Amino acid sequence: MIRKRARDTDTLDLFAAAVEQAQTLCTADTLDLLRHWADAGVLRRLDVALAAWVHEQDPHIAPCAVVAVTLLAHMEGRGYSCLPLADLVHTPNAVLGWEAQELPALQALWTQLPLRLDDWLQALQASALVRDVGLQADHAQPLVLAASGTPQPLLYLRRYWDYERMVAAHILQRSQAPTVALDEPSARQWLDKFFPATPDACNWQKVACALALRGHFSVITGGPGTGKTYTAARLLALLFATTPNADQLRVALAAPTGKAAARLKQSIESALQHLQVSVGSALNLPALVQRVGAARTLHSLLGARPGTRHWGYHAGRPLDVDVLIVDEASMVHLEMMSALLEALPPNARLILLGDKDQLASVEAGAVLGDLCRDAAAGRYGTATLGFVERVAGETIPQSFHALGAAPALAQHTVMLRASRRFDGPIAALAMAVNAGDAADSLQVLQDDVTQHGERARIALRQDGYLPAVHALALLGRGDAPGYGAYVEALQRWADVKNGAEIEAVHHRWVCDVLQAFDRFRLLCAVREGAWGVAGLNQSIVSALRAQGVIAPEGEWYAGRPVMVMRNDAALGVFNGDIGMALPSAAAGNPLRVYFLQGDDLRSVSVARLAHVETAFAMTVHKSQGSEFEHTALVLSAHAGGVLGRELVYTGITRAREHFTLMAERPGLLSTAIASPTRRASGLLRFLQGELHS
Ligand SMILES: Nc1ncnc2c1ncn2[C@@H]1O[C@H](COP(=O)(O)OP(=O)(O)OP(=O)(O)O)[C@@H](O)[C@H]1O
Repeated sequence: MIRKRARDTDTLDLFAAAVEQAQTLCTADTLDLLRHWADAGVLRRLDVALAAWVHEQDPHIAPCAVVAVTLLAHMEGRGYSCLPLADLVHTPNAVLGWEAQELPALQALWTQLPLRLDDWLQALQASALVRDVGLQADHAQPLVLAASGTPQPLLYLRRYWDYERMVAAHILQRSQAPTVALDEPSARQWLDKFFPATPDACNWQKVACALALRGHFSVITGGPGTGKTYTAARLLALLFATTPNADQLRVALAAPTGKAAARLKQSIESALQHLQVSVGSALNLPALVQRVGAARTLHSLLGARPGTRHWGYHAGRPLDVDVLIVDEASMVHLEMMSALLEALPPNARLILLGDKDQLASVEAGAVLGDLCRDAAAGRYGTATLGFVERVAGETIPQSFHALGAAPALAQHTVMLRASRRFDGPIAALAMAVNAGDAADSLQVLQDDVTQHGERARIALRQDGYLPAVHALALLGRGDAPGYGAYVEALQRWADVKNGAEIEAVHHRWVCDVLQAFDRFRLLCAVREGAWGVAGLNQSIVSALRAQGVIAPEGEWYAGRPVMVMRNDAALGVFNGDIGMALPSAAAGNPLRVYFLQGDDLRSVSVARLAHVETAFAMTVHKSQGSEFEHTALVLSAHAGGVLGRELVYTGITRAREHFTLMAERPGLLSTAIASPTRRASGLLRFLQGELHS
């Protein structure tokens, strides 16, 4: 979102002038007013450009329709797939979430617009650019009005309407399709072998595998360490054991980022290796490992064509897979999910893994969150309960049974509830944040400090003292590392260079620097400002330069950590990959950027990497799919609507051993926890049959 955070007096004047001009509002005045708002940074220029185009195409369009279109584009930029018109008309700022100084101008505009929702609907319906789905035929109108006869009508940009109805249609088709023929006694035998009996009331991992065996669509959600990958590996082994002609099975693994995809493949392969020990020769798991394709980003799997909205694979040229596992599905946006579902052959199985409570992608849509809205409640129907009992030998507790009709999607969704890896105060804090309980979250933070002092695993500092953030990054706190180990490893270069066998030790040294760097990370809510990514990167570079650790002269210097911002299949680097510029072992030691892939190193010449950013600090968004021994989450006081519960939860769950929260002022954490992100979308209403095409 392009939006000025700190408003100056000039800008306020600009607002006042614009509002005055709007006394007798016609569409041209409205557009002028919206342009002023774009000048002030409240709207994107793109938002107003769309409104101007709409006015050009339909000079008679009413002012309120122009406002609705502008704000639709604006909210699309903030992740909405559609605009909830009733909420906008009655409580505009509950939708927009603008800052206090922007409200008088908004209120002034609202006094000039119709009070009644019906008048807004009529204004939209009167334009030939808008298709009211219930009333008009489809002539590829650029705007779509859905559910206008209900209390909650939705306005869409045509593109998002298409994506959303496509995603819903595919998911409904997959979740309502007849179940796959399954040799139930054999499935039961294998499930019992892979999941030995536990004292738990219900083994959700086993339930997830059983349900996934009988359908073409499965969602497995759960917090960090709940065993999503562990379960997916067993599911693959089960499919291998129970599918006829399993030696022909084509399995693909994918994730939104290269790093997450590589991690998925590594975890699945290691889980299958462990499993081989318990199944012995009964199943040829190495043959299964061979059938698992390379870990791919979704972009690469679908054959994204850079600079276009076209994909190499689609309904006319489907993917060549029988089973596709997608990890970190919370990061898959609406357009990508639509492309994925279009490209997947109807008989292929799709298994989505992800944490429903994590931040959604920057782009519009929160597909996993929408699909998992009921995941905690279960809502399993009689047929599912009976199947699980027969095939998994598990009894799903009554509190997870459907009360009325069992929703089709719920029968394909399982939430894993017990974490195996994530415990102690970090898990307690994540749970309190997720539950929206600010008082409990602060108590958890306080308790750990009271009990363990310096050695606390979690800590909070909210006095706005920026040097404390810098000190934390350079020195760490107690047992929680900062970038100290990275600095030490980097400084060993002199020994490596001057040693007798540079070739032999260089590889180890590069791995050491990368691994040391990966122990700690500063995560920010925003990019701009001293408490954002840009400011913190700059101050850490300055501090390290002052200490003589790095010597930046131009863009590149030894020790510069970078994040790749764009996929480049030719170079084999993907959006979100983290690398480090270091001297190579070749003559003259030219700088190369090294990437750690498992225990292997890949390197690219610095000259070839165009789209990168320094990565001492990164946004929480970009950190998804990664974990660090110590994660510090930095909350800027100028993060506005970005500061939400999911952001804090995602930041906390990136921490393996230690977590520190640094806030620019007290109260930011509580405000964020109290603000769950609500992205308007019609996906659930499509799935529930409330919206039609
Ligand atoms: N049923 C189980 N029995 C024993 N160990 C388990 C079980 N389930 C998971 N684990 C172990 O717990 C750890 C976390 O599991 P896994 O990595 O599958 O979780 P995840 O939900 O995929 O985590 P993430 O959110 O990081 O992707 C792994 O070491 C895994 O081997």
